[in-house]
Formats: sequence, structure tokens, C-alpha cells
Amino acid sequence: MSRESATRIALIYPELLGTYGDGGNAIVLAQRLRWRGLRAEIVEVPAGEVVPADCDIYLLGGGEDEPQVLAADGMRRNRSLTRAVSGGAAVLAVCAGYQVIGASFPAGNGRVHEGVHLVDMETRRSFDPPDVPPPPRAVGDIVVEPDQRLGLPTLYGYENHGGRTRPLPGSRGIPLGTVRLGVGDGTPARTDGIVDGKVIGTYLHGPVLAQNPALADLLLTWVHGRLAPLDAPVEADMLRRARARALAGG
Ligand SMILES: NC(=O)CC[C@H](N)C(=O)O
Repeated sequence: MSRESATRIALIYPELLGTYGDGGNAIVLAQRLRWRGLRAEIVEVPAGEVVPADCDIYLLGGGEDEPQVLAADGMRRNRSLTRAVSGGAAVLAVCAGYQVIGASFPAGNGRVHEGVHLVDMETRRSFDPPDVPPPPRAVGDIVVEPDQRLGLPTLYGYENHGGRTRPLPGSRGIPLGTVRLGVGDGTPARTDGIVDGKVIGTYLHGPVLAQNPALADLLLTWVHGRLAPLDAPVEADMLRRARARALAGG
């Protein structure tokens, strides 16, 4: 990407994948570039339109079971997201978006629906035997300790999902982190999310990039190379500390 051209941030199908406010992730990425004197453009991709293949970062948010089926079908119809990722674009997919970029996920009618196959993950209501009652919906605060290789501080957010997500055998990528509070993927490994190349999937709403600016900067460096550090407003630091204390019960 040339330094002069604007970084293009695609917000995919906000009508279908916009229930939980994750569209804010686009605003955070754009603003963190602009604060550094760099140009950014948010490209909203309405449902039913072809996903452009020439964006730098693609964002998918949370949504309800039926809309996420439509979103998966739309993205599978034209393979531009897959092509963009092969060409070096980054992806942040949250909750329904995380489920959709995997191999398969539960549709609203109890059936299993095919995903976009960007990451080797599968989602079900439960991975327990059929005679075990399905687990309750995961709703509430979530705290994740990121994999050390990512060099990120503790991640904060909230979750609201019925799906449980696990890697396929022999899958690529690493978990985004280990769940300290909340459910995340909801598997015995107590992980949340996936990082595979420049693709991140996670159950964290927030918007996650507003609550965790270091994660925003990780995505931006993937497409931009080194970036000048930004001084966070003091209020942002104070809020993060207050949140950490509250969630630690202290
Ligand atoms: N918050 C969400 O995106 C929900 C995802 C999905 N519909 C579920 O309930 O598991």
C-alpha cells in the first residue's frame, strides 16, 4: 500500500452484522490513523452488494442467527474477501462474524450452516453429547489474557452469544488468548478467538477496539508497517484501570 493512499476499512453488511455496536471498530481504526496524520476511508458494504476486494482491513460484527446466515451466503457468493486476505488484507471478525468466517455455525432453525472458511474453526450450540442439556447463553463481561506472542495487554469486552467454537483438527492459527472471566469459545481449553495470519476472530464486543486500542494498533501495523505511538487520553487509561479493578472485584 502506498503511504499517500488512504487506508480502506471495509465494514461488511452493517445491517446484518451490526446488532452489537461493532461498527464502532471502523471508527476507532480510522481515527487512530487520522490522529497520526494518515488518511483513512471507511467503506460500508451494504448487504446484497459485492464485497470490494481492494480494502486493507475488513470488519465483521455481531448479529442474530438468521441475519448471519444471509451474511455468510453473501460472502461465499463472491470470493472477494478470501481473495483480499490472500493478497495481504487484515480481518477482524466479532462474534457472529467470528462464527461466519469459520467452517460452519448453527443457523436459527437448528441446522448447521456453511461458513466462509477463512479460519479452521467450527461453531455449534454445544459440543456435548445430545443427552446433555445445551449450555446457557454466554452473556456478560469477558476478560482475555492474549497469547504472549501478540504482545498485547489484557483484553476487555462483553459477550452475548449462544454458540460454542472450537478449532478443527489440524487447524492453523493460535487462540487470541485465554479467558480469565466469562465464556469466550466455551471449550475446556478456556480460549477465546483465533489469530491466523492477519485474520482475527473473537467473541469480544465493546466495541473491542475502543476498549482495547492496542488491538486496533496491531491490526493497523499489519497493513501499514510501523506506526508512531499515540498518547492515549488520560481518561482512557483511567477507564481501563477502573474497569480492571471492577472486574477483579477489587
Ligand atoms: N452476539 C452475536 O453476534 C451472536 C452470534 C450468534 N447469533 C450466537 O448467538 O451465538
